[in-house]
Amino acid sequence: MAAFNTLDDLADGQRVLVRVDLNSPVEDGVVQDNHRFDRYAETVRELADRDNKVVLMAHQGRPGRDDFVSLDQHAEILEEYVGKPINFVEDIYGDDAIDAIEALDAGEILLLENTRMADDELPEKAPEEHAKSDFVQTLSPYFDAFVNDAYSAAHRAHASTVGFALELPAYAGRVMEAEYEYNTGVAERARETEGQVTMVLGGNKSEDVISVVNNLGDAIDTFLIGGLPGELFLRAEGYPVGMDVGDMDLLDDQWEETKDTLEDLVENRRDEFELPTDFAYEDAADERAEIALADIEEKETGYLDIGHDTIESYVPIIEDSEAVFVKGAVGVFEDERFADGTVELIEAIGRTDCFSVVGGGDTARTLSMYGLSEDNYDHISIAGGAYLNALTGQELEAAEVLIEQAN
Ligand SMILES: Nc1ncnc2c1ncn2[C@@H]1O[C@H](COP(=O)(O)OP(=O)(O)O)[C@@H](O)[C@H]1O
Ligand SMILES: O=C(OP(=O)(O)O)[C@H](O)COP(=O)(O)O
Repeated sequence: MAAFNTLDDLADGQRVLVRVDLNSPVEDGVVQDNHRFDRYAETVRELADRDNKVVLMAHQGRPGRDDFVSLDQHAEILEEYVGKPINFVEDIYGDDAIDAIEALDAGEILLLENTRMADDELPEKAPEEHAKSDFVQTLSPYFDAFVNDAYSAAHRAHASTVGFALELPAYAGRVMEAEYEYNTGVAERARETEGQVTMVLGGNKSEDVISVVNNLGDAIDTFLIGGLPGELFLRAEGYPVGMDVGDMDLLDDQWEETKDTLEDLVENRRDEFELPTDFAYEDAADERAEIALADIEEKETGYLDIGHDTIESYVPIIEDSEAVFVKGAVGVFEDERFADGTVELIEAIGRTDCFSVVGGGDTARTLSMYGLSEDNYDHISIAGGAYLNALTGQELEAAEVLIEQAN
């Protein structure tokens, strides 16, 4: 029994405002297809088939990052999965958006522009505060109901994720319903597991990794760390890695935000995690090359994957585990040259009979990209940070608002 109202409780033939999460990797300005489009398409298709006028909200990237782009490409990709036309308007709650909303007929679908282009969207605020914003107050009167399906953004207390549920009858979409119920039980499962429990942590958001290391220390025996967090943990140990070189702009800011915590972790809890002992990078011939951590005197290039020595030290730990959880790729798996770490660790998990969950909006894409069968894993989550919050027992603000509104 879901803790919140679901689409089973929603009447047909209404005008429904729907929050989905289509946040995707963007390479040279091109939005990359990923697991999220086909998963969220299920809710969109169901609502349209039930004669609703469906208006979608979603975000892409963060202001100032290269992946902060319009949703016009997202509309084209989503259309392929929904199997119905997705109209797109380059506006969020201005006159153009309102005109497009009012023009919708039953069964039609409209995608609004990237919510993070609205000033009201991004500040983390209480639902009651977001509910008063121009964004929420302007759009709400045009709708009969609000559906939040964006489980993978449920850890963000933004206007489009927590504000509308206070102004409209609120329901969970099919992704929210499934992921919330499944992931909320995972942390308990980890604690109940008698044998070795391992977690693979990577990606490019170190605050997520630190959160799970801080909150799951009692449930996870060993953290296998890669990706950008792997470099930053090593920087905290004093190695000459974990800083931006060239036109990179991902590491130094994260280092400033997290260095105190990282230095404390490596000093006081070093035995709980394994760190890379070698890295892969792009050499002068644009090929994959590897370098041992011990041989790095000064970082001269970006490290884009863990090296094979690290893989060979991580795989036996996975093979000895009774449960393995993954969040975040340990390398830039979107580039085949730097996918070895992520693919070989996930393959090792699939070969064992351990209880396994692969989480991470981008990471989950590894399976489809490299032909790994989802049948070899107990759950594939399209959420990253939200999945971590569920694992660590931290609030998913957007889900909590749906629960409060249902009771
Ligand atoms: N060493 C690395 N350098 C740069 N980016 C990396 C590195 N390792 C992993 N990544 C990137 O991290 C991204 C996933 O990060 P994140 O969003 O935190 O994970 P998820 O979305 O799976 O939760 C991938 O797109 C991958 O390219
Ligand atoms: O991709 C997302 O988070 P994730 O990378 O942790 O899965 C969500 O869409 C939230 O995006 P944000 O981390 O830019 O707020």
